Amino acid sequence: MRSMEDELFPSTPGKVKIERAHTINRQLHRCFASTSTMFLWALFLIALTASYLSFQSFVDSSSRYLNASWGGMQWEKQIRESSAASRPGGMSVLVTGAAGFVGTHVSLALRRRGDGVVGLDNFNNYYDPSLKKARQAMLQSRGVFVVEGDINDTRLLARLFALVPFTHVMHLAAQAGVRYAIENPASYVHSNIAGLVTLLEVCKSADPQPAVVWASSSSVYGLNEKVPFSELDRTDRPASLYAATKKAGEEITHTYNHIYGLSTTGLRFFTVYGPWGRPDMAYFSFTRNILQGKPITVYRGKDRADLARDFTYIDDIVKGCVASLDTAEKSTGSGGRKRGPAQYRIYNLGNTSPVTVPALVNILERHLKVKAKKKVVEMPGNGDVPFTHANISLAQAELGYKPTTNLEIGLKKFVKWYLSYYGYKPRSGGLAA
Ligand SMILES: O=C(O)[C@H]1O[C@H](OP(=O)(O)OP(=O)(O)OC[C@H]2O[C@@H](n3ccc(=O)[nH]c3=O)[C@H](O)[C@@H]2O)[C@H](O)[C@@H](O)[C@@H]1O
Repeated sequence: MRSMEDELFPSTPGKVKIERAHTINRQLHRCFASTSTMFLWALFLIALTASYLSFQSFVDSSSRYLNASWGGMQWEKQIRESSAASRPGGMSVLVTGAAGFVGTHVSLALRRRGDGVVGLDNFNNYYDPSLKKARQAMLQSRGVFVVEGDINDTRLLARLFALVPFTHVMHLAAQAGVRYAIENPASYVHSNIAGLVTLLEVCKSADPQPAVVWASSSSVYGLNEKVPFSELDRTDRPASLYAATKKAGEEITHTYNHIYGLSTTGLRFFTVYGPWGRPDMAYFSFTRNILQGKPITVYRGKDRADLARDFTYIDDIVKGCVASLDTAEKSTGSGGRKRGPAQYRIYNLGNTSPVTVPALVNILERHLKVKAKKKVVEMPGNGDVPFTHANISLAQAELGYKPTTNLEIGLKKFVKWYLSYYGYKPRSGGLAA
């Protein structure tokens, strides 16, 4: 049986076996001596660990600096050049999501007329990043530099604003897609909520504060059945998490407008399509599948009703975006303090003529000269709404917005781009890759 003494002074490696004949004082002395040795060892180990950790963090931070996709003199030079307007009184615009579909087109349009544009994009892999890289290359060739980075990166955003006094921010970076929110809800919170707040925090602190124009979505109308959808209709019944984050964006921008005097304009886009579009959207994936001889799934609503969308052509959307930037009033805050009330606007940017999904497929079949293999299924309950239809009278009155491209013409242009981008050649009796 182990004695109390054994318990107090166990026989462990590094410790001599206690000679029972020694007095308790002697034992205590030894114990104390060995404790101080241990203490010294512990100190030594702590010092060693600390110096290792600080060396590691030095290596980390230097390699982060060396490998960072942003930073450095050349990078700063590109930003300064890209942000410089080439027309008198031109704007200097930070376009987030610049390698995205709408972002690319808006950046090009601004650059073409002589505004300064700096793009920002995180090149995530929600869809094929090579398409984003191709858009970036096209932008670069037209004088628009796209920074690789995330809107959640406060340091990067602060650096950009330190380099350039942006007059406007065109905020198009987002996690898009209605149905993907079921699979990856966190990505919507990350980009559409956290990213938006990070960006607005930097904008409100910037001096001068930029005016912000950003992409909301027609999906905020959710279960609204009153047609056409007007900006005054209810938007408190979203049908998807995506829609909920876009609606939250409208509330969040209102808060920054109210507290900090940020001029903000939210644009509710209605199913935007066109060349350089998004591969996750129906018109794009249908085209791909039809050409590859694969089946397409066409959703159908309650009572076998066809689903319909107010498909809006990209060039019309670009005009709405540019007009919003042109009519945006200056923010009224400075150094994070509001000086007076600032502009807060929300507009529908749609086409005002909904088309059913089967009609969309018919148009594609005609332009592609290939019959689709259709699988018609009940619309899954994953966030879709049965139809959208925009009332655009407000945008018409205040922005001069007037869409001019119908789905027939718009899809013809899309198909032409698709065939050339993916290398299809016309052949008698069809197309070949
Ligand atoms: O305007 C908007 O608010 C939204 O428009 C699109 O969302 P959505 O209208 O759902 O566009 P698609 O995914 O291209 O779907 C268009 C229609 O095709 C249908 N569809 C989609 C996919 C499919 O495989 N089959 C199918 O029938 C959908 O149910 C829908 O009725 C975009 O994906 C959103 O990012 C955007 O915010």
